[in-house]
Amino acid sequence: MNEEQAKKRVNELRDLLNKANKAYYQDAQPFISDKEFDEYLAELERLENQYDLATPDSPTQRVGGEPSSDFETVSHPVQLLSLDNTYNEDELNDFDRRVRELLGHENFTYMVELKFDGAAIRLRYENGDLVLGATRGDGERGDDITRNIRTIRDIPLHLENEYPGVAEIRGEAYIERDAFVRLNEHREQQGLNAFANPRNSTAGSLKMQDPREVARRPIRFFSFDLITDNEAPITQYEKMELLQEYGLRVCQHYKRCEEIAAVHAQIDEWKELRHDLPYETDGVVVKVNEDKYREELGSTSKAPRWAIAYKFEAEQATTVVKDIRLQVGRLGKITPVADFKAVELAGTTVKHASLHNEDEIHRKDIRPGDRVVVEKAGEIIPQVVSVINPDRDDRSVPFEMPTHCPACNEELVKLGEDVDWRCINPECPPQIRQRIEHFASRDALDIEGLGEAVVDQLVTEGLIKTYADLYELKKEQLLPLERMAEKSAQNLIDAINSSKEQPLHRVIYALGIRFVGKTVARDLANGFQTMDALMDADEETIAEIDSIGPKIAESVVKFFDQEHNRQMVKTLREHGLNFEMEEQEQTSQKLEGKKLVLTGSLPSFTRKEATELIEKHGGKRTSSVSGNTDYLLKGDSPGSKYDRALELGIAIIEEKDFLNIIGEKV
Ligand SMILES: NC(=O)c1ccc[n+]([C@@H]2O[C@H](COP(=O)([O-])OP(=O)(O)OC[C@H]3O[C@@H](n4cnc5c(N)ncnc54)[C@H](O)[C@@H]3O)[C@@H](O)[C@H]2O)c1
Ligand SMILES: [Zn+2]
Repeated sequence: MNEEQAKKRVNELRDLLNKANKAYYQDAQPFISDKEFDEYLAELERLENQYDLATPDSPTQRVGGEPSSDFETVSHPVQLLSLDNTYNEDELNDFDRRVRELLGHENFTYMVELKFDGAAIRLRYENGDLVLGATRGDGERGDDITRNIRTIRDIPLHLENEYPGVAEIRGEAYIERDAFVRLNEHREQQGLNAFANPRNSTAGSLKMQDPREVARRPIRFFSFDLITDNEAPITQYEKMELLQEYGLRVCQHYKRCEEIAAVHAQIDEWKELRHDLPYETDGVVVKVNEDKYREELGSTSKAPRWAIAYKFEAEQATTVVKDIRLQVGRLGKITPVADFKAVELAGTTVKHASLHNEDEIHRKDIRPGDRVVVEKAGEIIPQVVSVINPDRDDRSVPFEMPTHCPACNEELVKLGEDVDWRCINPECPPQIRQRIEHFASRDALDIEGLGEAVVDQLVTEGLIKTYADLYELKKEQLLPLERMAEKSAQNLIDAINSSKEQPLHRVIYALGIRFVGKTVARDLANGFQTMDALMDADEETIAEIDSIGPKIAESVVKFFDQEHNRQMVKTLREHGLNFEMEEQEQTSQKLEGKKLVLTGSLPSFTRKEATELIEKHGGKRTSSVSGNTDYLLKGDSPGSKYDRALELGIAIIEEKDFLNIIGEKV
């Protein structure tokens, strides 16, 4: 590359990166993946250095983002910087070497913290009172979002203990994965657009104009930096302790490391463990621990020289949309799905993603043939983030929603304010199949051997039309089916028969009533005690049950109003399914309010059975060990959760202790 070409490329890259910054920070609508962004940025930096082309306004020199016009702008007395980052271990060693060379000794230590994937926030406390909450913006000026910040429960309005006169605190606002999924479900039920990922939902929530709305969003906050008018130089470690003393929430997963080898070990551990955390992390941050050495090392215009972010494999990728097809749900909801050229995304191969609904496709203007950014929202669900280069000329035509069901050709309808199209034909084959699959699923009647393939054959062969027909099946009818031998046929018949023993709440759940999930089904069973009482209840009575709103009540009544549903329920009764609450469903209070974490395999229970036992006695099973954990239930070959529990002094129990506590036998 000659100088001329380098200049051209530098301009191209700057233009692209500036656009990407705007899309990412202002519009929360990135059009390239983080990894690609970081690669382009690294390329730009290389060229600028090699050809001496750096300018102060280059994206390599500036913190991305800008204050918005919707809020008052505040200046930050001490800049909020970005972090240099790397995806690679050698570069981490380079960082370590640089620090040692610049300081000229090795008397420093490192702090390793998780890198939370949310929004950077600055807080200011004067005489212990919260006086300001602001976004990072361009690092020098951000948005004053104090009113919104005050609604976040992890952020105290007053500091505790012996706080300094002025305290500047930095941290990350974020939304937990579960809460994110619920938030999106809630939005979808209300017909609003789903957020692409927890980070976007946090950034979006913080910029809402009505603080009451913000208060309803499950925003959490971790503090990780403290600047005070107190001169004494301290360490990051001490800062974390002080923050907690002042009443701020600090993530407990921080670790002091004497040398870079220990940092690598931490990284290896978090690469795996982070998936068990309730929130998203995109890496770890490695910081020189001591303030006095930080001062010596200083910063560039963009990032401190005393810290680096080690980023984990990006959870985004790009691929090409091959086709957009319609999927018919169990309740007739039509979901457009994009089929991709297979792409690796955070450890799995992704071939398709839900596009949610017609509006969503038009908003993102996704068309077959487009190259798109995909990512995993909440590390679970693949999603199309956006189309790359939407202005190119050779695109296919915009997506047009078909008017008829792809499976049964019934005309699609929209109910009320619903954003989704539906097929309301009760005989629509995919709906029939899915209702039966749902009926037999693990959390419903748990009929082993009745998976997708078998149900498909049973329906195609005309052996069953509804789940109630299952109980009429004879072994002889099963034998001709594919991969069905004498033994498997008998097993299936036995499994269908023993499903009659399942408790009432599972039967209610199995019916497949809209909005009636596992928890609601349990509440309905507890509230009404019998199927008959539930069937005869009106909306008002149903809505009297705590936790059940008018929407669910309406849906239950509607279900039992329909003749074909009543008929099915009648058949189920004739076959002897449980229509009354059983004694043993009553829960004990022995684990009331207790949080248990499981590790390793238990001698007599599967994880699912153990979870059910815990819940039956009023406890809750959580996935990761924290200060709030009451018991760690330890089985054979326990994982790292065991070490963590030891470290935190959590009570560790084995299966026999557990059974003692709840007063049950194997
Ligand atoms: N896809 C795109 O188009 C696009 C565009 C712009 C930026 N980006 C992504 O964003 C990155 C740059 O964003 P950035 O400047 O906000 O940097 P960053 O998010 O990579 O790192 C800096 C931020 O990390 C946060 N952080 C989280 N945990 C922390 C901890 N324990 N200690 C200290 N800080 C912690 C801080 O809020 C800080 O502002 C890029 O590297 C890129 O991956 C992507
Ligand atoms: Zn249909």
